[in-house]
Amino acid sequence: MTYEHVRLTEEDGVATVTLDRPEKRNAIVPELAAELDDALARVEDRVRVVVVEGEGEAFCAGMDLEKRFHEPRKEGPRAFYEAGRKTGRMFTTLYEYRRPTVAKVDGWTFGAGYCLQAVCDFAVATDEATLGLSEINFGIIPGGGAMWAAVNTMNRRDALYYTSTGEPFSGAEADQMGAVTMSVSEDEYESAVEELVDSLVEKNPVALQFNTAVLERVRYMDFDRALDYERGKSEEMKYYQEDEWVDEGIGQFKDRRYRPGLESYEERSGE
Ligand SMILES: CC(C)(COP(=O)(O)OP(=O)(O)OC[C@H]1O[C@@H](n2cnc3c(N)ncnc32)[C@H](O)[C@@H]1OP(=O)(O)O)[C@@H](O)C(=O)NCCC(=O)NCCSC(=O)/C=C/c1ccc(O)cc1
Repeated sequence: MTYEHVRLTEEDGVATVTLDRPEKRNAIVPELAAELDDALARVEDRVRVVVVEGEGEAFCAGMDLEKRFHEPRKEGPRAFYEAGRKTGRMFTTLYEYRRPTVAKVDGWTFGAGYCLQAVCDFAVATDEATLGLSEINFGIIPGGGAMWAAVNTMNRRDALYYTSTGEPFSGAEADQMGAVTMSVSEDEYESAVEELVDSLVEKNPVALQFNTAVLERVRYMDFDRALDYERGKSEEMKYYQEDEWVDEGIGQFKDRRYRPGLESYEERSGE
């Protein structure tokens, strides 16, 4: 597949997928969604971290209001449904992705764009970024995952407030609410992303994959079930990583080569 609305680059085990429709503030059309999905699938097995960013003034201004809603509406229910299906798949892909994903939230981030950053594992914003759940401003509720994104990144009061008023908020405010991982000034932005990515790259990739998947599951379990589930999943993880954790992770501590409270062990093989 050749890409028209997305750019994919790879360097030192880190893939960067750039939404590249700046003239439309990176609004999501079916082609962009399909390309993003394809790019993610292409690199999933061979990189250690994926960064998702937007070209120009926006991270992502949400669904393309004309091409996702207005035009399919004229064509009828079937076309409307298909537009939703085609543009929605990439959210599931990102949510279930086996590598850590980092959204760079710089500029406009609305509706489906908000959802896009929320389904990434981490979101680094600039203090000046503008985010919002603007659906109510044109008469609907957040859908297609955006309501889920609101309640899973904000507390109930904030989610109700911002989905009911459609009021935009800054990256700094998003950070205060815990809606993004962190927000920093423009000056510190690139180095903050780099630092986070570097720290993820040096972790055991099997452990990282299980960490996210297990965390998402146990959030909805009571303690007894979570204990069982965590035990089982931990054993599965150890099997897949061929006990590297005990040989190297604990072994290097035993040899006093590092302090695990403060840093990572050195990997056995550059997987
Ligand atoms: C503040 C913006 C982002 C930027 O303002 P600006 O920098 O002054 O730029 P412009 O407004 O001039 O926009 C530049 C170009 O980008 C286009 N654009 C800019 N956002 C867009 C855009 N979301 N679409 C389609 N063209 C755009 C805009 O039309 C224009 O096109 P053109 O006139 O050809 O230059 C402004 O464009 C704006 O408010 N955009 C709409 C943002 C918004 O409300 N997004 C939420 C969309 S709703 C959503 O994502 C999903 C909801 C959903 C709900 C239910 C479901 O079941 C599933 C999904």
